[in-house]
Amino acid sequence: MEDTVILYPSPGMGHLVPMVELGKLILTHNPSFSIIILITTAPFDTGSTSSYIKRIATATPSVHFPHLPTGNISPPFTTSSDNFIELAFELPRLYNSNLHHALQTMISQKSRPKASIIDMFCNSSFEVFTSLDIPTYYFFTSNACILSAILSLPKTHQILSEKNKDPNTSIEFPGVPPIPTPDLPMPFFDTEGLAYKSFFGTAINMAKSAGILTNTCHAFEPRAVKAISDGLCTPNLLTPSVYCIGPIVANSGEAHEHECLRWLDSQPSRSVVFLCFGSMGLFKAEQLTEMAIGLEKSGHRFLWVVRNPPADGETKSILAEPDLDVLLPNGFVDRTRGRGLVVKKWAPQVAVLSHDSVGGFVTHCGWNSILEAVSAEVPMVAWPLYSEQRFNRVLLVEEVKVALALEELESGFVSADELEKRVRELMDSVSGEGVRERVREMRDCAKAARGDGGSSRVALAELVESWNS
Ligand SMILES: O=c1ccn([C@@H]2O[C@H](COP(=O)(O)OP(=O)(O)O[C@H]3O[C@H](CO)[C@@H](O)[C@H](O)[C@H]3O)[C@@H](O)[C@H]2O)c(=O)[nH]1
Repeated sequence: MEDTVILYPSPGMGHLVPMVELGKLILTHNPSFSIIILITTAPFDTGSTSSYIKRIATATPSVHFPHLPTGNISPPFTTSSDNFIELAFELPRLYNSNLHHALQTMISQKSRPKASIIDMFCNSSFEVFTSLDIPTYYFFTSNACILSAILSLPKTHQILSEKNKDPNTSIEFPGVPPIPTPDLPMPFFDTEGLAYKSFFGTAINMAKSAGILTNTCHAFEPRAVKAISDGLCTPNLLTPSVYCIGPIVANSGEAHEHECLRWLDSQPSRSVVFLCFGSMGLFKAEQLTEMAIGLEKSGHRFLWVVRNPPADGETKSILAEPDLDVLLPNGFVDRTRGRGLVVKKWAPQVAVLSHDSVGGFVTHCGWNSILEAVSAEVPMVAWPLYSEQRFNRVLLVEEVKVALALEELESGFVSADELEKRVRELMDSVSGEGVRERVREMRDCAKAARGDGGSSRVALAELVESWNS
């Protein structure tokens, strides 16, 4: 009989990859475990997950990827970005009875699982796991500050409902810099909405869970971690155990042969600014034009990942090939040839950030992108787009101080002048020195946390050890 640990990720790349890496890390602490990663089929584009899964399954035989049967599941959603968070929370609910059946089969065939670790978006499965007496943990793939905000919802609900319509105020969460209301995650604006209610329910279950693993390290956000551990977020609930086990940084693609890496080889050290906006970041056509103008005027070398604009509010497949002649200003590619490279759809981001020629990163502030940049010692310009990214910008700029803020108009539009100014500021040897120095310090903290005797390594080792008995 094998000892198993069950992991239940949300299907998007930004959630799947860190969960898989977590499974691999658990194996380094106890190679006799078998890791089962439950895969669900999402009705939205999840990037190149199948080839990624195939690659990991071949390279790491102790990690298994059973697909939960879809049965008669038919999600009642379209894929517009507005209800994406609702969809992410609701999809696992549709799988609950199939999950229950699959777990019962596993339990009868093998020994009882040592633990299950579920993604925040899989909150609706919490009761399925606990009803079968499986110790259930959460893996929170973002930072401790936003975790503090979510855990605090039962406590802050009233204040949030009263203040979230006022754009000139801010909300206090334990251990977090004051968050201006416009920077709250979108669901926090509608306290009657399904997405908000899902976060609220998640906070309640997280407090009851066996613990919360977060992809951060203590040194990045000591105040938030302490506030959660001291029970300040959950005054009328149990205080959950928090395990900071990050930063977990993984390479999600087969990078080595990508043309952009060869191009980077020919650029001077730390001279290139990289622009890339996560697994779902899309811009309208007018914004792409403005970005091109700003980059050209900045005079700096750049590597820019460009995708098609969204079609009429729908999140169009990022796999569709963009036509650069139509999307970018006339002659842009020719005029910037040599000092700029546009990559269509997807670049091997981890490899790019780790390349010596890259000296700056314009990012949408997804947490994995931030950790990847910090680990590669690359300072950032923060251009948040969706999800909790505006909140992350406050953390990056005000608390950790590894990024410069980009000012957008109320509509979210960023002018060419603003992008030009921030790219110059970031890449300039004098004005960019503050964030560069700080990112160096944070890189060292991250390395120490994951190294021998480091806080993140010890936290995970102790947790895995506790499952051995
Ligand atoms: O061209 C690309 C674009 C993305 N990536 C990778 O895709 C991942 C993207 O992850 P992340 O930066 O976290 O962004 P999202 O995919 O948008 O992640 C979701 O999940 C994160 C973790 O919970 C949240 O912080 C984000 O706001 C949420 O949108 C990273 O590993 C990138 O390296 C590439 O390799 N190439």
